[in-house]
Amino acid sequence: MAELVFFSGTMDCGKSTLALQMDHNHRVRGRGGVRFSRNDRAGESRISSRLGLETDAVEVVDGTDFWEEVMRRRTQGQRVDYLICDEAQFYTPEQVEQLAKVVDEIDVDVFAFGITADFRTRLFPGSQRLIELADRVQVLQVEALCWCGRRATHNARTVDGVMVTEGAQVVVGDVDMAVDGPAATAAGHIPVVGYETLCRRHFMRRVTAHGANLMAEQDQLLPFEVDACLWRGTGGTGVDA
Ligand SMILES: Nc1ncnc2c1ncn2[C@@H]1O[C@H](COP(=O)(O)OP(=O)(O)O)[C@@H](O)[C@H]1O
Ligand SMILES: Cc1cn([C@H]2C[C@H](O)[C@@H](COP(=O)(O)O)O2)c(=O)[nH]c1=O
Repeated sequence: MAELVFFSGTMDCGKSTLALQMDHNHRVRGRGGVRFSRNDRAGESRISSRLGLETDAVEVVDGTDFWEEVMRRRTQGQRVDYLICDEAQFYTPEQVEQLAKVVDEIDVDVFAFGITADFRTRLFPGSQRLIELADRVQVLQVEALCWCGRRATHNARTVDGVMVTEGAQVVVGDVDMAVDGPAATAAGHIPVVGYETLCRRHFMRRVTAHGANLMAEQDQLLPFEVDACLWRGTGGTGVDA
């Protein structure tokens, strides 16, 4: 019996890698599938993994109707046993309902991959509908980590290296895009949007790796600065006035 499965996790936990692996495993056993994605970092009509694998896919747009996509292919004699749906957080709730219909009415397996929540910890509408409708929601085994070593559970957005909590829900981007603050002040500078996976504690406290490094540097400077102040306070003699 066909299934609608939502493979979920933070950014950078291996979802696209798994999507490509599952496609491969089903294909080599003679099953026919169609790969879909939306807004992949590598560009339109692509599924790309940070492990270096990349392949073509059908780009999902607002007007995509999954029921029609499958019906058209089957009418043309193409075998469709399963769908790979990457970046599924960007699909509309209606499209997720079409995916459920494809599973229930014509026995096509649907393997969807995506992050659940945005940089404000709010569910993406597509992910919310997947959680509501999926036969199974499977959290990926590989854990992305916070800079502190804990399991990362949240996706933080940074602009020029500074964590933000306001902005458009959808901004395509990558992890490891942190930029030091001073660049933001340069004339004509285009802000660099990046993402960083954090544990809840550090997400709530808004402490990114960059912020943690700065704090660590300040901690190291503090005794020196205190010493320097004391030294200045003595008129440079080192003896209290
Ligand atoms: N150089 C590397 N060597 C080994 N594994 C890597 C390397 N770069 C990335 N990865 C793995 O790839 C994962 C990201 O895979 P990807 O499919 O792009 O993630 P997602 O689609 O969830 O954002 C990382 O969690 C890490 O395990
Ligand atoms: C948190 C968050 C992420 N995005 C974008 C950034 C990336 O392009 C994708 C996630 O891709 P990945 O393969 O899981 O790394 O989503 C966004 O648009 N808005 C957000 O809040």
